[in-house]
Amino acid sequence: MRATLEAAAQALGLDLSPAQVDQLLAYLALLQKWNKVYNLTAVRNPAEMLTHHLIDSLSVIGPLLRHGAPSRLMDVGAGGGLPGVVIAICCPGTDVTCVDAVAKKATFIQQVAAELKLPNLRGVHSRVEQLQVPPFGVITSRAFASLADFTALTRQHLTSDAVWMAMKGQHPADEIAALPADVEVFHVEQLQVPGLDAQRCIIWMRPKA
Ligand SMILES: C[S@@+](CC[C@H](N)C(=O)[O-])C[C@H]1O[C@@H](n2cnc3c(N)ncnc32)[C@H](O)[C@@H]1O
Repeated sequence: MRATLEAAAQALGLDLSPAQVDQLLAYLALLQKWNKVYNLTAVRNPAEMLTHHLIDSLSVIGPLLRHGAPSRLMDVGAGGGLPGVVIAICCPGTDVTCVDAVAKKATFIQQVAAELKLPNLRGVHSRVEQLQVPPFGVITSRAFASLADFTALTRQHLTSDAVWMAMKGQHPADEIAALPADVEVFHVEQLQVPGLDAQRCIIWMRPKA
């Protein structure tokens, strides 16, 4: 597991410290341990969890750092913490709020924050559209909703210069076409996820002035 993760981080151009690799592996172990109780993910095979969840989420760190990691980031519909927990581990200067409508998932994130000693991570139980919190510089999602629903539900939580970052599989041309006129797609990045033979991309969006 460790060798695969380190090789993937290197292939993604990430300079992770041994402590960060430890935290990522400890997170994976917690995900496996609590999955049966909290029903966090349908993926049960440990090797698949590593590639399909952990390394898949790791692939957004480079793009996020190149954009400029914000001081506050929200991961909406975070579930078991993908990609929010991975971002909190890899970007210690960013406060990550993982929001989920299911209480046990938010509780799990709080547990991860405590066990991994991540002061920059928190789990919040709420429907995102009902949440009342200070705004965020970046809002991320993975397997959450269509681009139109994602942006509509979270727009109120953006700072004035903030952006949305949606993780998608193949290029979602139909979803982009269905976006309202006041949302601009300003960048689409194709991702190569080590160990995953599938299309992945990031859709960067911002409100149109
Ligand atoms: C398919 S899961 C994806 C979880 C995680 N991002 C991942 O990639 O494994 C979608 C999550 O969105 C949450 N969700 C759905 N609607 C929501 C809403 N309005 N506000 C907050 N969370 C919501 C669900 O509870 C669920 O955990």
